[in-house]
Order: sequence, then C-alpha cells, then structure tokens
Amino acid sequence: QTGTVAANPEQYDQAYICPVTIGSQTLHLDFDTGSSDLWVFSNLMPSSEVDGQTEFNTNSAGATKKDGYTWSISYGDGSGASGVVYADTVNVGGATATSQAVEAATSVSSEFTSDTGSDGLLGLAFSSINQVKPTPQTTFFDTVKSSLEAELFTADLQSNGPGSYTFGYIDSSKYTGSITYTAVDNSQGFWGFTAGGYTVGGGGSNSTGTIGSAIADTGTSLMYLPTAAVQSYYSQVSGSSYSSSQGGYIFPCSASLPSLTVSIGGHGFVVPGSNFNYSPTGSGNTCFGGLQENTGIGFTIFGDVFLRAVYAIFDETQGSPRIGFAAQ
Ligand SMILES: CC1CCN(C(=N)N)CC1
Ligand SMILES: CC1CCN(C(=N)N)CC1
Repeated sequence: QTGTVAANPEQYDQAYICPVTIGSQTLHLDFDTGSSDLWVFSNLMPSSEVDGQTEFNTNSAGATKKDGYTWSISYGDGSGASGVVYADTVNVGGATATSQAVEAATSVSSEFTSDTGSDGLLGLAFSSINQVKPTPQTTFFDTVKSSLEAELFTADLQSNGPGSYTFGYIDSSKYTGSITYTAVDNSQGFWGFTAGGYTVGGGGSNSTGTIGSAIADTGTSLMYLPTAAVQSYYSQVSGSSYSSSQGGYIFPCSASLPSLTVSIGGHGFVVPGSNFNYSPTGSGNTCFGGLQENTGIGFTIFGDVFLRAVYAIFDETQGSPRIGFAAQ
C-alpha cells in the first residue's frame, strides 16, 4: 500500500498539519519527525483546555482501550501533553494501520490549547523514543512500513501553500536532479545525519567551518546551526542584531537576505534567502530570522526553513536507515 497526504502550513509556516482518519473521525495532526508519539485531543480532556480542536472520541466502537498504558511528553519549547492509550485504525492518505496506538490526551499545555489548527501530533521519529509506559508503542510509520510498497516516507514542505507527505513511494515530480543519500544515526531516536561545509550567499564567500551532526525535523519551524555559521550568516545581513528580548537574531524586514548553501553527502543544497525571513517581530518593522543558534537546544536542527528548500526521503529500505535530499 501507499499513502499521500497534504501538508498544510500554519501561519508563518510554523508547523505543517495533515488530515488523518482515526476510526471514523478525521483529525488534523502536526507531522513531526522529531518525536515518536501519535497523540490527539480527546473527549477525556477538560473543556478549559480545548479551543475548537476536534476531539478523538474514546467511546467510539473501533477504539479499544489499552488498560494500564499511559503517556506523558514534553517538547523543547516547554509545551507538553499526557494521557491514556487506545488502539484504533489510522489511515494517512490511504496508508492504513489497522491497530495503531492512539494516545488520547487527558491534559495538554497552553501552547497546544492555543494552537487551534492542530488536533495533536503524529510522530515520525524512531519508536525507541516513544513515551508510552509501561511498554513503548510503535510510530505510525513503524506500524505500517512492512505493508508499504517501499519502506520509506517523504516530505515536500512548501511556503504558504500545501505540500505533501508520501508513504511507500517517492514522487519523482517533486524534485529535480538526483537524490543524495547519507547515513542516519538513530541512536538518539532522531533522523540524525552529518552536514558538512556551508557557504553564505552565492558570491563564494566561503566558510571555513563545517556543521557536523544534525537532525532533520519537520516539527521544528526554524533552522538551528552552530554559532559560527549563524554569526557568519548574519554578518552579511545589514542591520541585523541579536535581540535578547526577541530571543534571537532580527533584522529590518526590508533587509536583503543571502542564500545559505549547505553540503550534505557531498552535494550543495541551496536555501534561498527568502526562507530566512520568518515573521515580523511586531515591533520596529523588524523581522525574526529563520536561522538561529543551536546553543541551548543541544542539537543542530534542519527544521522547516531548510526542508522547504528540498525534497526529503526518510528511508528504511536498506536495512539501516538513511536520509535522502534532492533539490526541488
Ligand atoms: C531535539 C528536539 C527537536 C524538537 N522536538 C520535536 N520536533 N519534537 C523535540 C526534540
Ligand atoms: C514539536 C512540537 C513542539 C511543541 N509544539 C507547539 N508548541 N505547538 C508542537 C510541535
């Protein structure tokens, strides 16, 4: 089997939300290659924590409670959720898991309550970091992968318009040139890979540094690189500065933004300058940069700002996992 589903950007491309059918309900979930739990708003939550989201009905005929199973998850930005566990049929664009662990929330943090476009998350990192106790559950991809035409999924994220995720096949209309594959280190549960050198702007203002280990993360909006690369980038953006009040680099919204070329698997991938204007700060006609320092996160993250510039293939067809990137 295969699946194809639209990836709809929230405001400022902050996250990508996809329709998922669970039993007879359709919920809109944030697909996240940086976590491994499929959790949903549910009828078990206090109404004070729900602001229009669709609630998974744990009383529906097809939902089977997994007695004694609970979950609790917290994300890098301090948000979090917790609850209990059911098994139900989950269909993502035609790819169907007949008995998938669906983590029904009994409580969510305010960040999720106010994220009115999202009814929960669908984790696509490795099942080794699933947060269900007493027994971790498999991700949707792990549950269905043996039944897919090919054991892979792909991400084509777009700005301000629908992109797509596919399960089980590569859509050759989504990229140009060839796919460059590189090995994945999943020892921490993420789609980890090694990135090489970088160049700011097309003018050959070559860098001397290399980026090193990184993760490909659809659930992170921005791109977080080592300080040296970030300082090198913003040194080419006139009027840019680090704003402690905004919590990152900002610049005049009218600034001309250079591209950033990153070498992965020996191929240079170009992120256009426009990708690095993330959103207005709301003050002084300054804008918040889509490239920020990785200090404090503990990971170099190739988030949506990078992933919008490529077609990404999350591939387990070779036995050990690999990730592929192609220009688009
Ligand atoms: C390493 C962190 C990256 C951001 N996260 C995520 N997309 N769920 C949390 C883990
Ligand atoms: C990876 C997750 C981080 C937390 N999120 C949020 N605050 N809306 C959702 C995505």
